[in-house]
Amino acid sequence: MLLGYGLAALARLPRSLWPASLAAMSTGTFVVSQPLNYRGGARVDPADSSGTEKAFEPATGRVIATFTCSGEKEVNLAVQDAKAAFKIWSQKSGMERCRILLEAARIIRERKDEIATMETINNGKSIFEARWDIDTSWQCLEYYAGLAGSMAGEYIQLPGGSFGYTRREPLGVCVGIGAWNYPFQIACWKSAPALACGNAMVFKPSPFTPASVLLLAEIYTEAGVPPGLFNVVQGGAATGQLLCQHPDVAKVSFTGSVPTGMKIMEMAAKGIKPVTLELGGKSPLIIFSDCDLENVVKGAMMANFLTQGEVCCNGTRVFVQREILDEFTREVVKRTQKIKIGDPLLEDTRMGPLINRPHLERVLGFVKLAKEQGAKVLCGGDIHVPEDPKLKDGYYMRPCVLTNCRDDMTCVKEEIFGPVMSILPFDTEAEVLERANDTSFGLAAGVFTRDIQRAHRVVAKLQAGMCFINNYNVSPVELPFGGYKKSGFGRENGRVAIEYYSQLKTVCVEMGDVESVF
Ligand SMILES: NC(=O)c1ccc[n+]([C@@H]2O[C@H](COP(=O)([O-])OP(=O)(O)OC[C@H]3O[C@@H](n4cnc5c(N)ncnc54)[C@H](O)[C@@H]3O)[C@@H](O)[C@H]2O)c1
Ligand SMILES: C[N+](C)(C)CCCC=O
Repeated sequence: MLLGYGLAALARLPRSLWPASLAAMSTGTFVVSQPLNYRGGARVDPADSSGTEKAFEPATGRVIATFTCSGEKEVNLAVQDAKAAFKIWSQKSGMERCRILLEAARIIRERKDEIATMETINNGKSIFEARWDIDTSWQCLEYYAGLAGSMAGEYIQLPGGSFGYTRREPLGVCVGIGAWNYPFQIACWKSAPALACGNAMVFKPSPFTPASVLLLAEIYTEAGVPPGLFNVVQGGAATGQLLCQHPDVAKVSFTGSVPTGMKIMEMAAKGIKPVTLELGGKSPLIIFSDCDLENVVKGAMMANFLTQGEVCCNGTRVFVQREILDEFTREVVKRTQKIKIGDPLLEDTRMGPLINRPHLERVLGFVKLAKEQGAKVLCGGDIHVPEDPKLKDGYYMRPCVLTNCRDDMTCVKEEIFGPVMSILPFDTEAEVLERANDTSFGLAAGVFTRDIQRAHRVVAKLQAGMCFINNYNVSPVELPFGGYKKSGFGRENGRVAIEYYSQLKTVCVEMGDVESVF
């Protein structure tokens, strides 16, 4: 009954000011009791149904919501509503949009604890991390608010006093489809540039994490966007397909797996709709022997164990130059064993449960197969049962470090999307570059070395859209993020994202007489 569910004013206060009973909100208590669709500036029950889904609290295995998946009628209502709001919003000046987005960013900042708590309850990531996600969310809104007022075209002088100019115009109703690992952040990374450019958006979160995006929808309304500008529909593949195939949808921005990305692209192709695809990865982290070992161990942990390892850009193929292999391995295992696993709402927890039981079993299956293929488990890779009895049905595992890995093993080739690091020794720069690039993915890559020339030389040759030097998995919203190869195309964040949410109109102006060949 907290968290924007009727106690919005209270929930806007910092947690330290909440009454004791609410401040003590703990794992195992939260249920969603209000509609999870959003249309016309309010929560609504969907007009029709294409089935129902259950959302869980991964920490306890409890059902927190049973909800209706939107069918054709509801999807159409959401799109038509967005279309009407687009007419108003697209006519506003950049500065008017800027002010509203800044206000939304301010409210997110103010409600950070509340949003992070919901993210933790529904996703399982630690509250510590969830707060970081909410920071990159409001920062994204602030960033695009800043750009909204400066979107402009070019003036081009032509012969005889004639001239041309370009206008950057919005696309119309954009669809956002999200994954479950960063539910609120994904919704912000898509909607902020979309809205800044003058578009409307219909967003569909993953059915595993349907709840937190409703807070964003309410915040946009409170900040002053026209009703209908940001709508939410719920459901899985069937609802997603209805959105992608809708004739009034101008663009689809998708975050998810490669196989689903292919389907999205096929559907969009039929309507000649542009797509942004933020897909999976199997990124390399390359550690040269001249690195700062303390930083490199911290970097490798950041590259593998955030959000229980359920991170698209994780550097899970850890290539270590042979001279420091033993020292690195010893230290990384020692620190991995110390990660505090358990109730994700506790302040000192650093690893919560995985998203659901089937996914936990899938990840454990990867570890089992790795052993069968000859890898050695140095730590973890098995189920963790927390002492707290209320967590006994949660989806916990101990983070895993694998050695004796070869490039042809399944654990090295496929995206596991769980806390499993594979260590691979190498000898030379040329060798590691070839091995690092030998994958159909290309989302991210990392290099640790004190030799700055080598760092840039190596990064220039890595086939990855997001490269880190001497750090990993930091995400300043000013920097574009997105993949090469099968990890997708288009970019989120940074100035360039504007190009993916707008279209260029060229206007050619004749100042003289028409010269006709007829
Ligand atoms: N590159 C990135 O920025 C990024 C970020 C987060 C996650 N990911 C990737 O996402 C994957 C994990 O997320 P997931 O399991 O939710 O992915 P998924 O592909 O199963 O689902 C993603 C979304 O697509 C929807 N969907 C499924 N089938 C659909 C269809 N046929 N038509 C339209 N929509 C459909 C789902 O309901 C969900 O909302 C991993 O591969 C991960 O690497 C990438
Ligand atoms: C915020 N990170 C850690 C860069 C993750 C971005 C989204 C990938 O799943």
